[in-house]
Amino acid sequence: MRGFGIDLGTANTVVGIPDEGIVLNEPSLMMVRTTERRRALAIGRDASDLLDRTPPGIAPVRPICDGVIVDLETARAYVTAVLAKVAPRRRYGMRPTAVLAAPVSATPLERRALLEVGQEAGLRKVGLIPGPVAGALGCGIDPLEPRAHLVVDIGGGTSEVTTLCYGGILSHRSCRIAGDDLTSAILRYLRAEHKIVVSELTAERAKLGAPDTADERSLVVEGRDAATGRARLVTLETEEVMDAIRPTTTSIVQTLSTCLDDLPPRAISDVMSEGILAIGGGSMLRGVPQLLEEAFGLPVKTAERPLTCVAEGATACMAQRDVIAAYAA
Ligand SMILES: Nc1ncnc2c1ncn2[C@@H]1O[C@H](COP(=O)(O)OP(=O)(O)OP(=O)(O)O)[C@@H](O)[C@H]1O
Repeated sequence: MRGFGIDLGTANTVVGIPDEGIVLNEPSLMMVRTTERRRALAIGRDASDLLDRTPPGIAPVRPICDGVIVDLETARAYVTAVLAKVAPRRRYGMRPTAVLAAPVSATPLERRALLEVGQEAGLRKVGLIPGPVAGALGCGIDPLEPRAHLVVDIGGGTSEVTTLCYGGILSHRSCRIAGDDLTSAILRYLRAEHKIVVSELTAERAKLGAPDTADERSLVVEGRDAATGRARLVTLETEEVMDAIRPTTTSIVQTLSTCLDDLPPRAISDVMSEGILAIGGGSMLRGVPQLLEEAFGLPVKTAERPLTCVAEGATACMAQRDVIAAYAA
């Protein structure tokens, strides 16, 4: 089948192809010349390798903000470059189709922007599916069955909780605080407590390193002394990282847990027996599943592949048009 399942995320872009699986999973980042912002010089990992190393006249652009497109021209250039990277024309024909995941909270205008950008980037037909529905499908859940499933998605720019059942959405909450805000919290902490200025990549590495350091208990980060500007190393305890991000994770989880207020009793009993499905990169952070369990009072299962299950589900939808028809806005 000629087509793609695409998760255009704030932090990562993931693309799947039926029968081939995930063919691209890279940062949603593009390098452009400041004089010609409509053409991508580099995207994804190639662009990320250039971060904090760009010569004058070249700048990084994040084409997706809080899960949605903010500038049509930049996004069109980005999606065109993504498709060129994954889809040599001789293999997928001139105009392949695609299913794109969109946040449940996207407005009609934001959804239309996604459709337009996809079509202008060369896709023949574009279908949209709510991200949590795609994520559930990617984890083997049938979103059409008459049984409620609660999905929490903590991404880079947005956190969402959605209860889906029988082709519809029973309840939903979202907030524009997510994984990237946790990285910012670490940046602020290092500056305030250790008087050191580090790059976003370094703060992100400290965040990602936290789960693996149960044995080591500390990690070393490099940066610039806030007062002298000289290069300096700081030893950061894992617990410090957790303390720095705790207020943000707590606020995300508390906002999401209010979603239970809207659920009818039978849906609650479905969710109690099944547990919550946690997806998105933020769900992999140490302590987050426990925080979710405490706030919701329900068991939590983290997806096997939290970063790619949405694109996997969007790809699976290519062969399940009834799911797209049921969840189309
Ligand atoms: N192992 C990990 N532990 C903790 N956080 C992680 C891990 N891997 C990725 N992340 C974080 O998850 C976030 C990205 O998650 P994801 O790819 O699901 O988001 P996205 O789909 O791009 O964003 P959004 O859904 O908001 O548009 C980033 O903030 C990243 O730092």
